[in-house]
Amino acid sequence: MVIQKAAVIGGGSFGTVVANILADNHIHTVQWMRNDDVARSINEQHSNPQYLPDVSLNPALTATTDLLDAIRGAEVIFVSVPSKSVREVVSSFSAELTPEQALVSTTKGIEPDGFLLMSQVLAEICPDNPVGVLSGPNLAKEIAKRELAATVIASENSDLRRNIQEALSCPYFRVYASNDLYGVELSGALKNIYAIVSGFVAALGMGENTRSMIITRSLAEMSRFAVALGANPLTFLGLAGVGDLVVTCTSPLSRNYRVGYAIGQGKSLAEAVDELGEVAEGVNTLRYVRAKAQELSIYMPLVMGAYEVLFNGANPRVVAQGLMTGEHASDVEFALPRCDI
Ligand SMILES: NC(=O)C1=CN([C@@H]2O[C@H](COP(=O)(O)OP(=O)(O)OC[C@H]3O[C@@H](n4cnc5c(N)ncnc54)[C@H](O)[C@@H]3O)[C@@H](O)[C@H]2O)C=CC1
Ligand SMILES: O=C(CO)COP(=O)(O)O
Repeated sequence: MVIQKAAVIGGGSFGTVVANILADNHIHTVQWMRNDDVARSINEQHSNPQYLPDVSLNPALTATTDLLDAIRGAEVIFVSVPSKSVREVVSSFSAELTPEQALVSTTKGIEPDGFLLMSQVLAEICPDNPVGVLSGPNLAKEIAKRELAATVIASENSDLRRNIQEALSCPYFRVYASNDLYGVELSGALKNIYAIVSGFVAALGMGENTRSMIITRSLAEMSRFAVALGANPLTFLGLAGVGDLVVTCTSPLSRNYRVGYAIGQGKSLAEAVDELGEVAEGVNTLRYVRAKAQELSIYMPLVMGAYEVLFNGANPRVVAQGLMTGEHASDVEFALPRCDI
């Protein structure tokens, strides 16, 4: 099926980027947002000055504050609001959907009640609609400038996967397919925690070996958690896993990395989040994942250390040093299990 009309729910940086790619691909795209001024600016100036200043958007992209106008007749609806708002926003239009309208989440977060990922929230609210997840190393500010990037569309529905590959693929954006919705989505949420950790390690002036150690051990920790929750760890080797982990753990364009960096410089969590002024999903994800790890007795030293720094005011340098003195461990636990070292 060739998608004729798409809706994007959310007026922030990533929603605007997805809407702009669709418009570049000549798909009639309507982006919904709450803010009248931003909508007017997209329609009249072809820019979103609040989130993507200095970026020229495709003039064919239209924005609206009328939710029903946005979703009416759209074959696919991308949901791109922060995780804490997904349920409220999608519930406000779910009764208007017809069963063939597909929903694709771009949101990298977790709902604490029931530890639900966003596709699970969508499936709960809209049980008759096909659901997918878009996730990968996709810093909005780079894609907005049409720098080359790739992503993953994950869904159990092969028509949805193919339709989204068709709709979003263009000379600067390549879309790979996965049928592991849970693994793709879980890795997108988890990597935000490790981007915060990498941020404070960078602020402390630690070297490249340290950064490499943090990224690789983060992958080990994420995979351990994923396996305990029944996910396929092989998915973590793809763009939505390693790919997104590397970019958010190394780029100051990542908001999660920036929150970590500010804390490493001695700012409080509240100061770091205020200064950012955009969503850093990893802060809440850290709380929920720590609780889940404690509940299921999953060994996650980086998560536990990061929690102490963010929420209990522990000194990041002392916590980092403490991580060096844990029990002797296995490098790749799928090859040498922890119990066999
Ligand atoms: N910015 C990026 O590089 C990427 C972000 N993401 C994910 O996409 C999701 C959205 O992120 P961004 O667009 O970057 O966030 P953002 O902070 O740039 O914008 C969030 C937008 O959602 C709106 N919003 C918040 N609550 C709302 C509500 N109740 N009703 C209506 N609108 C509401 C805000 O007004 C704002 O326009 C996050 O989960 C993020 O992790 C995924 C890939 C890349
Ligand atoms: O998910 C992202 C890039 O893939 C964006 O990361 P931040 O939310 O940390 O900016």
